[in-house]
Amino acid sequence: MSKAINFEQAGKRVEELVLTLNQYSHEYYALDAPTVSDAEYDRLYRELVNLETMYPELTKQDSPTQRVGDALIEGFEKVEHSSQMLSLENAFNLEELEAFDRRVEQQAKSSHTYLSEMKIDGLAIAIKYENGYLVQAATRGDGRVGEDVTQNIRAISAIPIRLRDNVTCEVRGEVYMPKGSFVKLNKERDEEGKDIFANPRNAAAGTLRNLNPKITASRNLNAFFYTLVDPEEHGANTQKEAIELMNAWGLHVNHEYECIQSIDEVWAYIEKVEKERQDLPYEIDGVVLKVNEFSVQEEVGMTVKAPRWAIAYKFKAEEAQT
Ligand SMILES: NC(=O)c1cnc(N)c2cc(Br)sc12
Repeated sequence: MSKAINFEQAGKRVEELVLTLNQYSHEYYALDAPTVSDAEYDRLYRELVNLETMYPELTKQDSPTQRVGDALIEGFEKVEHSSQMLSLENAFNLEELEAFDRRVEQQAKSSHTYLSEMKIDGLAIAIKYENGYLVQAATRGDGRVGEDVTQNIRAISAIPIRLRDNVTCEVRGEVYMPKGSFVKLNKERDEEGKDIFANPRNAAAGTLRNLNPKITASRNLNAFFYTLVDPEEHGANTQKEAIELMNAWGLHVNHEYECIQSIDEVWAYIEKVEKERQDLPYEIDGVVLKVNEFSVQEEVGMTVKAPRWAIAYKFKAEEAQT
């Protein structure tokens, strides 16, 4: 029999459990460094569910028990993005990267560095937080209008429903399905006689578009965040600072980036990443090269379709698995 606990004691214990469980999730998902076993997490989670059942008025907005609602999603409302979600021009060889570098040099008035980042093969997402709380999530759509997938994003444990700082911001990244989860899901679907997904990207997209957040919660999706909207308003002056700031707020970022002085070094990074690619627990389809300094990004500007200050180097498509 669980010992009787009065309302005041329960309030203190609920507060403690929410802080502890959210810290454990931060360590597991944002830091990739869990400090407790899944069994210990589940034990504390069950204690929290019991207390919230006993005293529903004690349930907190950022309780991990509030991620997955019971209701099915009626449909996906349209959401107009605060600013256009970018697409990138592609490069397929060193010559095209060098041509990109020459174009940047022609436009840039100040000295700059490049940041090379992994190009995650998932689906783009924009998430708004108000005073630290997740309030809206939308798919990229056509870049200007996406679909509201807030209920499904809340069901992804790897995406915090409350940041570690009470900040109002918009962040953008890529939702992806880890390779291991993809293999497990397709095995289950095959055993159930269901169609299997062709690749992790399709599995992630299909999961985000399903109408039952409980299914989303079961699929172990993850996300990497790589864009902070209006970064200089948050005190970040470079892409590197923006990534580290988002990570400090509790968002999962990809730390495999490299700050590069000249285009010659980018090829070494690309060759390194191309070698690592098979062993990564997530799919990548290339490398994104960006001017690191936001002031220089503004000098270099945009074309109608895409930024002039960034380019995506695409790997050759992998041989189809026979
Ligand atoms: N690191 C990045 O900027 C990044 C990573 N992965 C992606 N699929 C994309 C897409 C755009 Br558009 S940017 C970007």
